[in-house]
Amino acid sequence: MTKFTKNKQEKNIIITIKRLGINGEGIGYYKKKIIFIPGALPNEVVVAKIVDRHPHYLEGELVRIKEKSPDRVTFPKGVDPAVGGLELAHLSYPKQLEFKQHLILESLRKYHPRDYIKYKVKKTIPTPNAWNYRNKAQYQIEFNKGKSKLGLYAPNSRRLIDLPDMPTQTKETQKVEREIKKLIDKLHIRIADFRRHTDGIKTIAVRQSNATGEIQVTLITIGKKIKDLKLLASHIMKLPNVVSVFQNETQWQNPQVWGNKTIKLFGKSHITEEILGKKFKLSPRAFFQLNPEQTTTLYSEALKYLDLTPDQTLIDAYAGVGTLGILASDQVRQVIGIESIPEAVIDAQENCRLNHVRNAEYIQGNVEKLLPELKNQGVPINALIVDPPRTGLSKKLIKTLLEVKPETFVYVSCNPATLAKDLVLLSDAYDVRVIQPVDMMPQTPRWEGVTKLVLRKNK
Ligand SMILES: C[S@@+](CC[C@H](N)C(=O)[O-])C[C@H]1O[C@@H](n2cnc3c(N)ncnc32)[C@H](O)[C@@H]1O
Repeated sequence: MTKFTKNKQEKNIIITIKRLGINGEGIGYYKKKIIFIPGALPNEVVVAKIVDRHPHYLEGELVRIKEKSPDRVTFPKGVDPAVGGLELAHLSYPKQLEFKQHLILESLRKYHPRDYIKYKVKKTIPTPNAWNYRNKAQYQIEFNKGKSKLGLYAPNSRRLIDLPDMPTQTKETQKVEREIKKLIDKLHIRIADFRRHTDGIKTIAVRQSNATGEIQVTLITIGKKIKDLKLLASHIMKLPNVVSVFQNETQWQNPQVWGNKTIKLFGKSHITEEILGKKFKLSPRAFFQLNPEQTTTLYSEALKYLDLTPDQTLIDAYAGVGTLGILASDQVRQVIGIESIPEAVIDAQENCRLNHVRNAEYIQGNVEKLLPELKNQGVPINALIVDPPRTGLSKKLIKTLLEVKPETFVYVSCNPATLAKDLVLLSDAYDVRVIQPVDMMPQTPRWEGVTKLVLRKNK
């Protein structure tokens, strides 16, 4: 590694920004090395300082803009720009949409699946609500130097940024978060301390249904027995629209935010969301898109490209609470959903009943294991929708898919890099007809898109 020289020139370097990186940072070059500068935009000339050096790249910090891009907009006032979730908030919205179309084009260029040049990559569909769209807040709480703080960590750090206002979050979820913080302070409820690894509340999750306004609160704790937790929960229940309070228990060793054990302290077991005329009950740990208004568009695109026929068996893989399968159920003979989280599977089964869907069943387990089992049982897998987490599909699963070869196949992805990588293998048997990016998370570089794959005739 090059030695870090602290001369003045290295502290104040002038960089011309060439493009945006996958995390929304400006990218330029300094002494032939790539430098990433968060907050800088393409075609800007900026003064930056080097904050970290790596063998193949440098990390820079924006000091001042010398020549400003016409696409720059004012960053929301009163918010620390270091907070995660606002990485593109200084870029005009039309340019954010272009960036998201370029993200997938760049990933395809990098991994070059077969015939990728011919893929139809459509323009990103904008969201109707570019601000205050997130209906779930998941804030960390910390007690340090005699004061509690509630907010989000700066990316890749343990620095918690206190967030009285987060402009992408709905007003009501933020208000409930702040009210809970006040109650924790007032009742002297123990807050977990990552420095000493002590027990207490670590995270507060607040999710609101867009359809009914109901709010579900989950207190994620390190350890089970937290003094006066029930008292706190009883006070939270009095906040407007709160219909339930849960405790989710985890340990410091768990790298995930949520642990496996969730218990209800007060109120309803579920909140109910509504998408395209169907109702979905959600338990606290079940996944649901965070921008409900735009979810309708995402799912409509997925269903459109599925192009189902009444004789088909549709596999809804990575099913969550059964959204896509239930929405598609009246177009096919049968739906089989696969989901790993047991509570989400129970929700999906309940959602079938709630929507009078009788031709769908949801099974619990990993897609990698259950799909080959379904194949071996002779289940006709002729239509498939996959909606995996950011890690994409495993090689093992792709191998099974290439054996089963469902003729109708839609891939909903939240990561253009893993999508492009997976298409390298899938394009062995499939043509990629359309990739449709859908903006679910404005102001962030987070990507979502629907891909239609068509089995090649000779395969
Ligand atoms: C991106 S979410 C999609 C959920 C659902 N399709 C929706 O639109 O709401 C991915 C889901 O896959 C589940 N999951 C993750 N890994 C899995 C695996 N290996 N097998 C089955 N489900 C998995 C997660 O619990 C989560 O519910």
